[in-house]
Amino acid sequence: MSEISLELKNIKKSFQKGEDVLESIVKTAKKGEFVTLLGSSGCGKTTTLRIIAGLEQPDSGQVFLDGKDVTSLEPNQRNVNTVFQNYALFPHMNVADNIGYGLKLKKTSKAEISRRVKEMLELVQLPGFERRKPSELSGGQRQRVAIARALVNNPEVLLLDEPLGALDLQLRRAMQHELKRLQKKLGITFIYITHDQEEAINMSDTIAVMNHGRFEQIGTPDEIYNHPKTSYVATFVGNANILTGIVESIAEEESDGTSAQITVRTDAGKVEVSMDTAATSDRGYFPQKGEKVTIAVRSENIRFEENKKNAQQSTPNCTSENTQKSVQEPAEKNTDDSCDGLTAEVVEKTFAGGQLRVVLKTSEGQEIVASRYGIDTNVSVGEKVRCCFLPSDAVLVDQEERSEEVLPDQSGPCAGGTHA
Ligand SMILES: Nc1ncnc2c1ncn2[C@@H]1O[C@H](COP(=O)(O)OP(=O)(O)OP(=O)(O)O)[C@@H](O)[C@H]1O
Repeated sequence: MSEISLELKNIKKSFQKGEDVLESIVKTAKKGEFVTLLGSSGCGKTTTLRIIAGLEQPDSGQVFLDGKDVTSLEPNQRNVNTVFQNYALFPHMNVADNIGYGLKLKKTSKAEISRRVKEMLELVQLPGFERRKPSELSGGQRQRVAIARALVNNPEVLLLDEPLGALDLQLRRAMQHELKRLQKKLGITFIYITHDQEEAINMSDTIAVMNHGRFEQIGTPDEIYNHPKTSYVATFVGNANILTGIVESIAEEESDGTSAQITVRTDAGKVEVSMDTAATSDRGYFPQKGEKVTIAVRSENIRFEENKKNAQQSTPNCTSENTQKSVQEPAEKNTDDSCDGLTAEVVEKTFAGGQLRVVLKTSEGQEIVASRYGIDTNVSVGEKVRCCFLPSDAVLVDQEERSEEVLPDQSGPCAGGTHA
């Protein structure tokens, strides 16, 4: 039996001539892997799922399930099931009949259907709900029934198209845990669609970030969040600030040559970025002196001096308002000696979701967002401040037009890859 549960080989799809909805996507999923397709509306997530389910035919390429080419098979001949956002339960049937429907089609005996339905209701924590109609259930309960119905046939792969999208935030969080628990217990491969980056990070073994019909980056939640390869990934997952500048100098940082510190001059000042040389050479891209580069820095990693007086007291760490991280890591480089920082004006302060969001603008109009826990900070709207970040908190990302995925080693922890 194959260790790979699902394989998409060079899948292409267009609905209108000349407009590729999917551009030759390549992806494998290992047995029991939780893979999330994450991307903005219209990037091709549902089309990918429908092609796996057999509800849509690709223009070219192949779908393999458990090592078998199923591209030309009908949906009911593939060992996959789908859970949709809108539950899609039969309203006239009770819970037991809804769950047992697939088994009935397969002419399974009544006793066996009854046993499996009971087992599934235990699994989704709804024992005793057999006789209820869908209209007598809450949203979360309906979705659990839909999941039970999809799992009753023991599919090789379960496809989930924004299954929690219709639920309120609290229920959504609870169901995320529940789904993850189920997936671990059953060891079934999940291909999960969401727009929600937090959901993707919380639940997935592997996240495939989609953009315009292709996988822009595939990796673990940590790789996607902390090491985005493109500015699209950096902004879509974690709302990073994107800065551009010219490489002024490159200095080797570690004696074993694993990282290099580059100094980048932006319109608003000079900054330092620590570059993982192994990762950049993997991608066949190493910036040269004088080259234009793009940097991503998360808002929580932007620090700023609140005023001149504080600034003098705060050296060498280039901030008086240390984030938690800067307090824990005061010795890390990016002192005032190595970094001019960026000069910017505070244009907005808002409080939402337990965090203060400070929007700054450089004289060239570049927006920089800094976030903090707490409801206020000493900077005022209209004040000029200097922003800094640790070199290790900045990531060099490809310009979007340059982004090209390298197909990772298929035996690695995040097997799969993409080619644009
Ligand atoms: N049957 C169809 N006919 C024509 N165009 C289609 C069809 N199905 C999808 N598309 C187009 O293909 C593109 C990708 O659609 P898809 O539903 O896969 O996106 P998505 O990433 O799932 O979006 P969302 O998150 O909004 O559901 C969109 O531009 C959509 O309009």
